[in-house]
Amino acid sequence: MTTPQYTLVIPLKPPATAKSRLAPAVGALRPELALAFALDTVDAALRSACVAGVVAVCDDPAAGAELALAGAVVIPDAPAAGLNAALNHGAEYARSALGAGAVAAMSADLPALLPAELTRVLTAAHPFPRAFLADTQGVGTVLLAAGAGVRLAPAFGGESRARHAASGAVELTPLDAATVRRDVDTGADLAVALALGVGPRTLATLGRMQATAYTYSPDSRSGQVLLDDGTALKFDAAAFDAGGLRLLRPGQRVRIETEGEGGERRITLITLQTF
Ligand SMILES: Nc1nc2c(ncn2[C@@H]2O[C@H](COP(=O)(O)OP(=O)(O)OP(=O)(O)O)[C@@H](O)[C@H]2O)c(=O)[nH]1
Ligand SMILES: C=C(OP(=O)(O)O)C(=O)O
Repeated sequence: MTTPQYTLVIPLKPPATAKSRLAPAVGALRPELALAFALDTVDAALRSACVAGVVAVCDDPAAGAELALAGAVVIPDAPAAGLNAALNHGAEYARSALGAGAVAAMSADLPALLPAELTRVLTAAHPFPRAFLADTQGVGTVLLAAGAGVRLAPAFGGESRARHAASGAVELTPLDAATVRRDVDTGADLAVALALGVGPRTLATLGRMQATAYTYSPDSRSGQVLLDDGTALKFDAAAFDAGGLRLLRPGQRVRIETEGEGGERRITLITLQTF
């Protein structure tokens, strides 16, 4: 049996506006994390035996440059009419400009994605003209595939599992594909993705925001944290107040926001880590 070959279409809003539901858990690093998820998703996808290429639909120049470095063909978000229009545009481009046969739209927020699990899903999709995989919650969709010459007809957004089923696409289930189904919209989703194991870019981005409380003086509302590489970094009362905490105990895991680099790196906010 030959291995089916799909060209994936992956949509990404400009990171500055993406992943708004993650803001309470990750604060100012949300745009960087949204891009990290997409880069890890593209990297893992391109290592699946069933993926011939990835088309990323993204209007943001900086994000687009990084997605291209990761190996995606990046195209602008035409006609700028939302997610499904972007996916239609990506699928048409894949076929007209890249000569793609089978295409699949896939979420950009799968930081735990394993290539072998994606291979399993695309192999399962291949016998059907159109097929889809629901997200872990069973409400949305993480992947919609269409065979050569078949219109993708994406209906992503909100409760898209029901829409894709009603459109005649075959639902793929059950499958051993937890990392494909694990899209990350909230801090709770991120905790589950971390337990599955996330890609290197997501891990590095999270590493910039995580630390452990080391010392804290209630009198001055200041103290020190230990970064995960063992470096100690001080925080002052302004940073403590910015995080909205009442007290801090040594050993608690914290989320920090910083400015500057190296010896100049300074904590601007410290709060408890919630994912
Ligand atoms: N290119 C493109 N991608 C989009 C558009 N709308 C949404 N997306 C992407 O489609 C996926 C699902 O989008 P949403 O659930 O609406 O947004 P999100 O950024 O994941 O998260 P929230 O802001 O929390 O809703 C994400 O990868 C988005 O970046 C669009 O108009 N154009
Ligand atoms: C766009 C979708 O997902 P989410 O809003 O969960 O990112 C979807 O599942 O169709």
